[in-house]
Amino acid sequence: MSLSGKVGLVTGGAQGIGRAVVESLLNSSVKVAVVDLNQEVGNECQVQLDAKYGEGNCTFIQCDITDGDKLKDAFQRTVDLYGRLDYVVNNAGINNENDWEKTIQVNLTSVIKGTYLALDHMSKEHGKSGGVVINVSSMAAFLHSPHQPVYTATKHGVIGFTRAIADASLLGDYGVRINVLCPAFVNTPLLHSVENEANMGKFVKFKDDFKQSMNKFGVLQPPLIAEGVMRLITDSGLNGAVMKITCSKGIHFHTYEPPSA
Ligand SMILES: NC(=O)C1=CN([C@@H]2O[C@H](COP(=O)(O)OP(=O)(O)OC[C@H]3O[C@@H](n4cnc5c(N)ncnc54)[C@H](O)[C@@H]3O)[C@@H](O)[C@H]2O)C=CC1
Ligand SMILES: CCCCCC(=O)/C=C/C=C\C/C=C\C/C=C\CCCC(=O)O
Repeated sequence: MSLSGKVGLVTGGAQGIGRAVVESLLNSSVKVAVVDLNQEVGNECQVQLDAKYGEGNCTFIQCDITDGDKLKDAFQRTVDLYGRLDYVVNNAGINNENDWEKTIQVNLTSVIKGTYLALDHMSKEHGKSGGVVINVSSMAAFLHSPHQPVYTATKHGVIGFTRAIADASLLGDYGVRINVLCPAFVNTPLLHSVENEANMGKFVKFKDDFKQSMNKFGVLQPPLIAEGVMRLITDSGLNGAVMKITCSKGIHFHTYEPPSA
């Protein structure tokens, strides 16, 4: 399936999982907007990607996604620059149990806003040609840790929101498939912040529990997560899917029992 001519937007795309997703999209000839808070890492990312994929194929947009107006502008700039929008990956996330309200804003509220903005630009309801949204949750939504209670709550929230809005998209004939991705531990700067007391607050004392879990379940590399994202983009049968990626089972899907009366 050729993705050439399509346009993607990835939040938190300057490093870690987001950066791997951006590179997979560029490898598939998708033009990409890299939306990220970090100016320095974003500038570096732009230089490296221009050198590797050629100028004009991606653009770094500095943006704090918790600022609704700025996020809206980032979407508009992408469409103004590339003429359309087909894929949105709401990936940016933090783990700050000290400033837990910020964690909710970044990990959940901004994912909801990013999904609604994606629908504004892609839904058939608005005369657009459809697309795919991928919201990044975590295996933390299935295997909770005492080390990160609010982070865990946000990742549960992302799954619930995504499944419900995916049903709305199907029933409303929006032409947009909306799926959620739940990686286990991934080797990124975020994972290395596990011992950072400024972020983890009083829960830092439970870091050994977290580290034991990492040793038990292993640590994935970002390119495998990007492979999962590309599958969610290209498999036209997937809507409301909850993709899990773990060391033991690789890329697989969560199944829910149908509710009984
Ligand atoms: N690394 C891991 O073990 C796992 C990560 N995840 C999730 O994957 C996603 C990506 O995480 P990583 O790549 O590991 O993190 P990371 O910290 O390596 O990269 C996150 C990127 O998001 C950006 N960002 C943070 N706050 C932002 C804001 N307010 N506005 C715009 N950009 C912002 C950062 O500048 C950074 O470039 C997150 O949602 C995370 O919760 C899920 C499961 C496991
Ligand atoms: C500083 C904290 C960074 C948090 C990043 C994150 O999202 C961490 C996830 C935490 C837990 C992952 C949960 C479970 C581990 C993975 C797999 C269990 C399933 C068993 C298997 O199939 O291997």
